[in-house]
Amino acid sequence: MSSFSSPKAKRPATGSNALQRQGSSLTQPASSLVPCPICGKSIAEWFVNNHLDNECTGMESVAESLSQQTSGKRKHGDTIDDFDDIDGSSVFQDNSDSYTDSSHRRSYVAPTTPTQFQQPSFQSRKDKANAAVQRSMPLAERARPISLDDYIGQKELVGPGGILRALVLQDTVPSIILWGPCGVGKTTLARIIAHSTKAQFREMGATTHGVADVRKAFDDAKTLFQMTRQRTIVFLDEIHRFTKAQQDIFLPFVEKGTITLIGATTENPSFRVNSALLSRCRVLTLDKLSLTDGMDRMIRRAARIKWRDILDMACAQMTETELATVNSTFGQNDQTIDEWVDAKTEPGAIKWLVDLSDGDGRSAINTLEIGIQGLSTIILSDDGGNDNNNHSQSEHEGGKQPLGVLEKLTASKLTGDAVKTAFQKTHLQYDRQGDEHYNLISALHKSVRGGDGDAALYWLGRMLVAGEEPLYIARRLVRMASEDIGMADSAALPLAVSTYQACQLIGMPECDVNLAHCVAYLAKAKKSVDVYYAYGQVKQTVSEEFAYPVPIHLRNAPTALMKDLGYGDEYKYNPHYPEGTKVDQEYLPKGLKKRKFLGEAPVMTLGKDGEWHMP
Ligand SMILES: Nc1ncnc2c1ncn2[C@@H]1O[C@H](COP(=O)(O)OP(=O)(O)OP(=O)(O)O)[C@@H](O)[C@H]1O
Repeated sequence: MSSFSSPKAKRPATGSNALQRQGSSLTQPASSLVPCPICGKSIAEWFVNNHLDNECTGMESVAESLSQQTSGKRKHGDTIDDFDDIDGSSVFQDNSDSYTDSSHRRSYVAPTTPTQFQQPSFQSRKDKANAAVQRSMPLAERARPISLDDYIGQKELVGPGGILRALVLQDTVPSIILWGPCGVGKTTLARIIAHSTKAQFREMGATTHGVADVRKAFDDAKTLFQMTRQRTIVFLDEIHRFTKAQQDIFLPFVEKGTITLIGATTENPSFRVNSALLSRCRVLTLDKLSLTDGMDRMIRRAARIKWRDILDMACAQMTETELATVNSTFGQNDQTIDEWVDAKTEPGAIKWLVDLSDGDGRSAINTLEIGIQGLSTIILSDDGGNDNNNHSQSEHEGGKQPLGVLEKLTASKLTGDAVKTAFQKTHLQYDRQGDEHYNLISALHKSVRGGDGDAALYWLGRMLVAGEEPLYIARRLVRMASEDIGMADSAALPLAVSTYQACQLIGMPECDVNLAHCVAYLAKAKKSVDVYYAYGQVKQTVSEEFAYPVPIHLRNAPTALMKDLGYGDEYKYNPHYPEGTKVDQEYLPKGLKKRKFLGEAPVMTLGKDGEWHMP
């Protein structure tokens, strides 16, 4: 049983608290300024911890802090984090409890988890500031596990007997490419490796670092290796964003073992990673997370951090009497707090978070954060919670008297409905280059082909609201008009072309209705893939069969010589014949005589064996 103590007392980050030692994701450039959460002065971000450590004294001015940064002076007691490289890719060796990543990210200090709730006035400015800094970090970052024990999923890689687990434990991780969808733990895994390795670890990303930065990191690694035989692990996020030619620069370093490369990508490496590099790395595939992987556990861990924040902040607003109630309720017992915190997130909320996140851990935690954030606004507001109709807020008798912060806190719970609302706010994130872009246009095309106008309009709306380029959609509609509707309704093509022009003419938002008009028309129109199929057959014939000469009677005869050679001689001009197009004449070359392309599109039939068969 632990006793409640002042937030001033920093507990060692061990055991269950290990989850709180997370890496920050702050990616501000070296010289960016942030307001001090205590005194409000503008301070270089890299210096804010130092500033807070000194109770907002010393290094008063921005200019001073920046000049100290650039002169690189170190004082006794400064941490490596305070002196990150100016180029934004600090090197760190992680052999301490506080975790630091690159790009001028601060070391993460465990959140205050008070074992005795106190009036704010008893907290030091530094503790308050630390708590504020931590709260400002995204919850997903704070909840990022730092050990394989808290890492969920990917059992065949990191579970007992998993190949990567063994390599991590032996500190012999080879160059690898981690391939998997967003938010399944690629970066997290790389950082766990960073924690366990004796090698130096550098974290870089293709969106924040150019090839020159990476090249410099590799050269540094080479020098370090030559001087100390210490290896460097370079984590390169979104490696697919470097072109294959740019990826060439990694080759000699990976080959000689100067660096161990850990690349992360959401794209199929066979297409997006240089094959020479690919052959020197092992590709490890990470799957979407699921309930059976323990997503509920991951969500609960994150929820605990967030609810404890709110408890902290609520305590800071409480009266002495309320605080006494809190302390007596929790009986100075961390386990009781955890139980209380866990009960604040209903099982229904967790179920929805798992379902809606579609296996993306970051998305689940972001939605959770927004959901709890919504409740905290009500709990911590001064209006007593009477001005809003939040379902989780208990109605105070008479509805007039303001609720106390403790009452509001007690009444609040994250419900499934609150999760759904939070999800609405986050789910329209859209990566124009990524999978979702192709998934949505594919869903639109398939809905049109299937004649489901409602679904087609829905997918159109999803794309437009997410900011999709209207001409991209219009181009696809022009294609659909011939591919799927074809000669069943030839008015579809001019409509689609006009829609494209309308989009060019008036742009968004006005052209949304033009697109909707065309989508609805195409969905409802009769369908024929005859032309599409026939032309596919033609392309195949042209590429696979002999390039037969044009029959003499079909040839053009613009010169006397050609006429003498008989070009066009036996050609029958159809309008001169009563049979018109039925006149007996061959139009295909001899080798393809009577070949049929049109009217041949097959329709599959369901056989007795339950399988679909081509006729
Ligand atoms: N396997 C996991 N175990 C525990 N937490 C996870 C896991 N995967 C993701 N998370 C949570 O989701 C957050 C995002 O994960 P992470 O950054 O590792 O994903 P990623 O695969 O690198 O995503 P992206 O491709 O978008 O960069 C983490 O900070 C962590 O809180």
